[in-house]
Amino acid sequence: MISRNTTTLLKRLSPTLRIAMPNSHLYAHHGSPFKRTESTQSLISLNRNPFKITVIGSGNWGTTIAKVVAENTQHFPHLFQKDVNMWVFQEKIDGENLTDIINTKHQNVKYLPNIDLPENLIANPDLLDSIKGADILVFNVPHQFLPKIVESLKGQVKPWVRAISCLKGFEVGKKGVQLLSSYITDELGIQCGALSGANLAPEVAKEHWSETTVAYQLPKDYKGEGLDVDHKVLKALFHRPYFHVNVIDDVAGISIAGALKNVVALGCGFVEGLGWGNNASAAIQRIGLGEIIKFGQTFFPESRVQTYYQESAGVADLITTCSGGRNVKVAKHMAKTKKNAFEAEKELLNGQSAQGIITCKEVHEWLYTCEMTDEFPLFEVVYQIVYNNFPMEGLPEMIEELGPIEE
Ligand SMILES: NC(=O)C1=CN([C@@H]2O[C@H](COP(=O)(O)OP(=O)(O)OC[C@H]3O[C@@H](n4cnc5c(N)ncnc54)[C@H](O)[C@@H]3O)[C@@H](O)[C@H]2O)C=CC1
Ligand SMILES: O=C(CO)COP(=O)(O)O
Repeated sequence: MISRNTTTLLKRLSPTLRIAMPNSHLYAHHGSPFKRTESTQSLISLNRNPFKITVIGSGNWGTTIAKVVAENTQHFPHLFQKDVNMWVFQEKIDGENLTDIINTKHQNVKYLPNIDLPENLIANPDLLDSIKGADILVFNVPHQFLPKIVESLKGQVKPWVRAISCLKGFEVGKKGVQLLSSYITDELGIQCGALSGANLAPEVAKEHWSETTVAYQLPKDYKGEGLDVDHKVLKALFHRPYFHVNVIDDVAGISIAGALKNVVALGCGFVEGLGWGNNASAAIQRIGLGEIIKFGQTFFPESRVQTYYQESAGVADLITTCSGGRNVKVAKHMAKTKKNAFEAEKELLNGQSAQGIITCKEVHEWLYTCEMTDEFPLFEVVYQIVYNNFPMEGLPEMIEELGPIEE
């Protein structure tokens, strides 16, 4: 039996699906066949000026998210100021500033080639100028560059500004292991949530359907609906017909999942590069998921186990990264060529970053401090392979030796 709602939906969608299904970007702008919930965006009314957005970062994901945001600011002029600033770490491409290329050709030819960007996305090489008047900061840089950026922003950001971190990684320092959103909050004194999901940037940039999770907790100084950033505003900012957003509270859960799946992906790349096939890769992902959940429960007890399997950030992100992400590619290349991680990253990624290389070191340092490296054998063996030339072929024995994951 097909319900009346389903029949109506099928009738509504069938012409679109028949014509457009092979090439998803064609239907992306004509209503969404994947809509899970009714749109609430048009119902939001603001009792303040529309929010001004700045995206800090312009790499592969930084530029993609800036594109998403700039499309939505065009779409919701009652909520957002149309022009979106994107801070670009300046570099020359054939003698020309990357910012000038982005602002005239409307493509990021180095980090997101062949993708047209909205004309209301303005590249700016001056960090402080780019955040002038911004109400919402979207952080999106490889996480090794975050401390320097945050240092430059200290004292320059008003306390009522809100932020979302799209970064995948941790900050390990004096305060132990920290979520990057908490690090931003602590350093800049602003509320910060996170966006994380099964989101290979090139696919999102081509407007192929995917899901993501945004997590945000209302701050103590929340000004109220229509006056401040909340879940509805964030859904309006990030949701697109091809990029489906679910907004939740569990910032820790989605951040841990996003950071640690990059370490697991290196493990998958090693076994794939050794030619061990799908069973070995699945084994790494199973063990990895267990360690991700255990890490969360041990060090961030506020994170929810359900997040890992109910949200795009979690198992889905693990699967997509281990199938086609940069970390898996770099690790495969290491296995095949015997190059080290940094050489492989440089050779393959044209300036992009495989964040698992740094994250596995940060995780090792933290676990070592806690005398818990043995309890996370996969994370530890990945670190040993990357930094101490431990032979990849010894990976199964090392995992076995360090012991099974405790219940
Ligand atoms: N690319 C992807 O598919 C996805 C990436 N992410 C996460 O998003 C974050 C950002 O990644 P991407 O945008 O892909 O970056 P990327 O890997 O493309 O890195 C290149 C960016 O780093 C910048 N950069 C280089 N040196 C710098 C310096 N000294 N200071 C500041 N910036 C510098 C470059 O200008 C460029 O914008 C990472 O944490 C990543 O894990 C999350 C989801 C998907
Ligand atoms: O985070 C990602 C997909 O969600 C991207 O993974 P990689 O950095 O391994 O490409």
